Amino acid sequence: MNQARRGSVLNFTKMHGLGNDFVVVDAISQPFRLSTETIRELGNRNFGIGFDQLLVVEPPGLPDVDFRYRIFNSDGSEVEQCGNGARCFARFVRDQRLTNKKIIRVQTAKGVIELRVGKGGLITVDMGVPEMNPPAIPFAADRRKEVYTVEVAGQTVELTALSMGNPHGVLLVDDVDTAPVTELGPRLENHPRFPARANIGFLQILDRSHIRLRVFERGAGETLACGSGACAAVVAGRLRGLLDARVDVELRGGHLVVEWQGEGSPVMMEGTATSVFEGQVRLAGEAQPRRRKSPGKNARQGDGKPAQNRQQRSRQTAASRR
Ligand SMILES: N[C@H](CCC[C@H](N)C(=O)O)C(=O)O
Repeated sequence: MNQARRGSVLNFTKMHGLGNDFVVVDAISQPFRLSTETIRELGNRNFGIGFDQLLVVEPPGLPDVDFRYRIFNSDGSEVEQCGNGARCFARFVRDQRLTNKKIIRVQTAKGVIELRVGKGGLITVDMGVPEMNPPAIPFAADRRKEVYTVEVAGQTVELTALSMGNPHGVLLVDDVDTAPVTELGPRLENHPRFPARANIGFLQILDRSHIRLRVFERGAGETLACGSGACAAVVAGRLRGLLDARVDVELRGGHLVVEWQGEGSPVMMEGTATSVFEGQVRLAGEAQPRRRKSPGKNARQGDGKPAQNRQQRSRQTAASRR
């Protein structure tokens, strides 16, 4: 990847999948290399642009693959999989005329996934085959079980652990609205039995083909939706014999349809992808003007330091920002 000169301007597109929001960067036609610290700054909803994840589009690194895409949580950690991000990725590369294909193969840190652009803005993602063997999740356990008991916050909880390319723990709850997401989410995200941390799903089963779900995401906190979390929840429900193959998943930001035929099969996820606005951000390190201009010209962070990044949003649609 080319090194973006400090103080240079980065073009980006703000997108979301059911309110799980992303900054998407084309690193094919512009130089891009950001430090973890700069990614964190850009992800900050007060001092930066704000996002749950940053998605970076790169040229393919493998034959018979169209693109490579890298995924960074707002805490700066790079991860293997992002379901909502994959749909936004497919919309982005077509909107930006980087491809006109309707079936797009993309390499992630997890492997290669296939995206299909359908009618009415619906995009289907083959999220790959879920992995339940503890070492591959990774999850500390002496053998594979459908339900593990985990000691956390002075209590014993039951969860299903699996990988969708990224690690997930899924708990059954009676009602997502009263689920202990803020109490248990961060503690389980960082639990020692998840050595790479984990995304924690709180699953309410309405019937065999309808569920409600909230997800406390690794490296981002609770999001309005988590695509890989929706897939993990359906797999967990199926492993427990509680769900049919095709499930409507109601998340706080909207609905996904997830289908899994069972062990050894890939999980298919279908949903929308929304583009909100395009913008430019001037990366840290630009020469700050010496004399004070009007406040808008030389925004200052709360600690009195010159703002690290100034952004000029070139166009904002009517969609309200979360
Ligand atoms: N927080 C996740 C990455 C983003 C996943 C989520 N946004 C999705 O739609 O799958 C992780 O650290 O594995």
